[in-house]
Amino acid sequence: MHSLLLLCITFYVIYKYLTRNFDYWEQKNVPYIRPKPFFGNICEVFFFRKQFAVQIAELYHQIQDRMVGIFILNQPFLIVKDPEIIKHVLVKDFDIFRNRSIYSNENIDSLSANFMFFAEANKWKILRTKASPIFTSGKLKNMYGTVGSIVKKFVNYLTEETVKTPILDAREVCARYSMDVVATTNFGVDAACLKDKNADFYLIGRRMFDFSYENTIRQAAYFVAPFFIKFAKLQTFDRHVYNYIKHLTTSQINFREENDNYRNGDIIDILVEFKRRKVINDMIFEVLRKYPPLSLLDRKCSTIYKIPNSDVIIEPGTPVYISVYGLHHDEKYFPNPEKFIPERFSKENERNISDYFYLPFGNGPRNCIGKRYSIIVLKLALVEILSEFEIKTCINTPLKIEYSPKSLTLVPNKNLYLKFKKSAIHF
Ligand code: HEM
Repeated sequence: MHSLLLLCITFYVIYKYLTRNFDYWEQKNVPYIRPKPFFGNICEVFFFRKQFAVQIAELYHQIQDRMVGIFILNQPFLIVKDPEIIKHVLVKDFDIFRNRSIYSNENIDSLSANFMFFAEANKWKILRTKASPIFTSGKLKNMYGTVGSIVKKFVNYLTEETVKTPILDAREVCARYSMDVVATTNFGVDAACLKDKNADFYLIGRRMFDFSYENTIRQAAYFVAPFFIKFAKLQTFDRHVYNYIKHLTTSQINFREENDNYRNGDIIDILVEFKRRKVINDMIFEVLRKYPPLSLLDRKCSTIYKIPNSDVIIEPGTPVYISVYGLHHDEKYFPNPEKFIPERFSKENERNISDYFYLPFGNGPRNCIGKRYSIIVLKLALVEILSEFEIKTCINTPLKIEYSPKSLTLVPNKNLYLKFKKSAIHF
């Protein structure tokens, strides 16, 4: 009898402890979604039933207001919805929101703490200043040659593969292409991901983004449960990935120091070609609208802050989310949001699109440093492939893309089979 009473009291104390913050948004007069004990508002994410950013987008749509209060475990998070507030968070009041809410600790994981994406404000400033010159127009132009030669290999690969079967998994072939580009332009090595099915670099990439339960829990904890990271001393990526990247980086630095004549070529003619085809631009922008790979932006407030044009005051340390997926699928900004309409981004329509609700690369001083580079890599590949192949859906193509609940970025949970046919006419 005594032990039952003790058990009940223990449960009650734990319950009280874990729900102690649940009146936080009510007290601040912020519209909020009632949380569930222990999980807050993201119960389905915990049971791997929903992708994290998609769940946040659903919470975004549940309340029609300028902001929504939610809870992750028992911690209050604020989703800001109004583009005017988003502008303040990302740009105007950047000094207050310089940090991401994602956890970063050099003692536990020096690799991720030194990644610009994760780095805390002081370290971030140094890293960003050092990296910015790499992405100037001139430097990017020098990369065209290198990327162009990988595109040629990509086309050859598709040609050889389509002789065997016309149906290919677009997700897999695109992953091989992008890994070859990353290996060559970032590390200066030919990783041969297109040539060799079992190339080391490809397998390591898969390991980083192939979501076992262990990987998912490790990476999700960086977002939502820093106490668990501290307690279990978890690193963002597993040890094998960490050692591989460290080795590749140091060996390449040594190689460059010994061979200072290493240079890239140029294929400006391809760029001239795609400039003429603005429609490819619009297609890329529309793909990034419907399927923004990083569908959630996060910032952490560093001081007492009054949300512009409201009476809401948030405290230092409050995590602030911007639901890119929610904004990109909001009827108010993109009518008929589930429909693929590249013309939304045409010259005549582009003035209707604001940088504060179309955010595939974020915005402000902490936006994506690789934005222009990624667009070049995408365009070069698309222009070449579309001029060589007709691509159609086939019986195995999923009608609707669903996302892996185990991935923090937006990743389809099924193979994307498409039918490739060599074009009779080349551009
Ligand atoms: C289509 C491809 C890509 C997309 C959609 C994308 C998207 C994003 C987004 C949404 C952010 C967060 C921005 C914010 O918080 O405001 C980000 C940050 C970042 N991205 Fe990308 N990215 C892409 C490719 C790349 C590539 C290829 C690189 C490297 C060359 C890169 C490097 C970074 C870095 C370093 C950050 C952190 C910037 C900082 O904290 O200052 N990204 N990216």
